[in-house]
Amino acid sequence: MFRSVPLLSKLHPRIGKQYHLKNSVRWFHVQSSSDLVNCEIASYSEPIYNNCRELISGCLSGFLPKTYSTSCSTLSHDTLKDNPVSDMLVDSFGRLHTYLRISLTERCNLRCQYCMPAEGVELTPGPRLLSKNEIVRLANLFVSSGVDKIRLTGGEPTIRKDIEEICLHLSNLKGLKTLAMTTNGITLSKKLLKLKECGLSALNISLDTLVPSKFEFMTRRKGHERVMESINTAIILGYNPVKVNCVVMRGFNDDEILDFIELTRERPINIRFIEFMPFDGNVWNVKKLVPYSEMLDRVVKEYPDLKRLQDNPTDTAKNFRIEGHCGTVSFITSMTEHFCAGCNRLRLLADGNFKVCLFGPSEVGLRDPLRRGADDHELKEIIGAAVKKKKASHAGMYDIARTANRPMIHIGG
Ligand SMILES: Nc1nc2c(ncn2[C@@H]2O[C@H](COP(=O)(O)OP(=O)(O)OP(=O)(O)O)[C@@H](O)[C@H]2O)c(=O)[nH]1
Ligand SMILES: C[S@@+](CC[C@H](N)C(=O)[O-])C[C@H]1O[C@@H](n2cnc3c(N)ncnc32)[C@H](O)[C@@H]1O
Ligand code: SF4
Ligand code: SF4
Repeated sequence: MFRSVPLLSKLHPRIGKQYHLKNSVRWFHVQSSSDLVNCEIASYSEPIYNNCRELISGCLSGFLPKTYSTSCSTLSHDTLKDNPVSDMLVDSFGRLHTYLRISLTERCNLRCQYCMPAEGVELTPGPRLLSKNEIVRLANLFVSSGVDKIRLTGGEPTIRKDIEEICLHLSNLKGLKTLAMTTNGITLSKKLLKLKECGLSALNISLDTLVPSKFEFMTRRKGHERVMESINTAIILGYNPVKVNCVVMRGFNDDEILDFIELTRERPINIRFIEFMPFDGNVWNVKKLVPYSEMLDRVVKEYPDLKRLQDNPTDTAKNFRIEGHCGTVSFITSMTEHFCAGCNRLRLLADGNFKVCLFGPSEVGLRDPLRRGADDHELKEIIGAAVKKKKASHAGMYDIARTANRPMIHIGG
């Protein structure tokens, strides 16, 4: 691994910056990890990508230290679209929003401390939540406009009674390539076979500790064994990788990072260590946040052959592999090294509000226009106007912690 502080600081002003290249790509940006500099290009075409390599080298010449490698990537060919991306999904920075996260419910069968207050959150009355048909109608509008990935989240998506029907309808939308779910895994193992048959194609399961008593403390409920069972069921049913989301909090589970990594030795698990993020009611404190750099140092000490993988430009995660391990290791660094330049995500909440950024407090309502009989054109106008107002990045962890947002359980991650 190469490390050179003076050279890194020379490069620093360009890290995370976004560059526009006229008529060629929408953007590229420079990211740095301790051993790799990535120039990420959002382009759907090979010739454009090849031209850009030269342009980018020109932009960066004199800034890249010799000991660092550069690598450029196009969006993979399987992301070539059936439905062209409509202007409604393009923001003022040229980012294409092809990934919709739908929160199916504000309710949950756990009470995780980092997600919600002990006393619970205010719940939207049932009639003001989106019905199955309304969800499908809105999802169809997004998919026909260019969205090709939908993630179901919550609250806990699996507690929704019509979850199977919702999956079936969404997976049949023409142009949708991935129907994913993020779940706490409490009731998943019983439902997963049916969900898979209904088109659920990718699965992220949340688990923050391998110690049952700590699980009970963090989630304020029992159920560790059931989550472990769900992870195993997902592997048996062929989900590959099964992504395991682990929010790392100092003094709670930061001593388990290496134990989690051991899960990847024999199993097709992608363990994702997530920096603790501030949301209303989760008593966020910077002292509880374990920064990416610290997690990485700890992992590298134990696994010196940890190798950075080529990330997709729109990934939330920085991805690594360890020689000989079947699974992989990732870090979601929202707080210390945000990935907003590659953001392709939009959010539909259970009450029908539409949110363009996880940390942006602004929302627009789609439910009421929908119920008033708005046609697709009118709904697209509302959505497009919100997307165009999306900011380049979040405001930084201290500002976020001070700004009123929703509790995480309402947003769904
Ligand atoms: N800052 C930020 N964090 C996000 C965003 N999307 C997801 N996350 C966080 O990433 C963590 C994992 O979220 P998941 O629900 O598994 O979604 P994902 O990371 O998009 O999953 P993949 O589609 O498998 O890459 C959670 O802590 C989310 O809050 C985003 O757009 N911005
Ligand atoms: C809000 S949950 C909803 C889906 C489902 N109930 C679950 O827990 O997987 C979505 C993801 O957000 C993560 N999350 C919740 N609160 C967080 C926080 N404060 N910081 C970082 N990630 C958080 C959870 O660990 C989970 O992986
Ligand atoms: S993180 Fe998921 S499981 Fe935990 S309380 Fe929030 S919604 Fe429920
Ligand atoms: S913080 Fe907002 S802009 Fe940044 S990646 Fe997340 S949703 Fe996108």
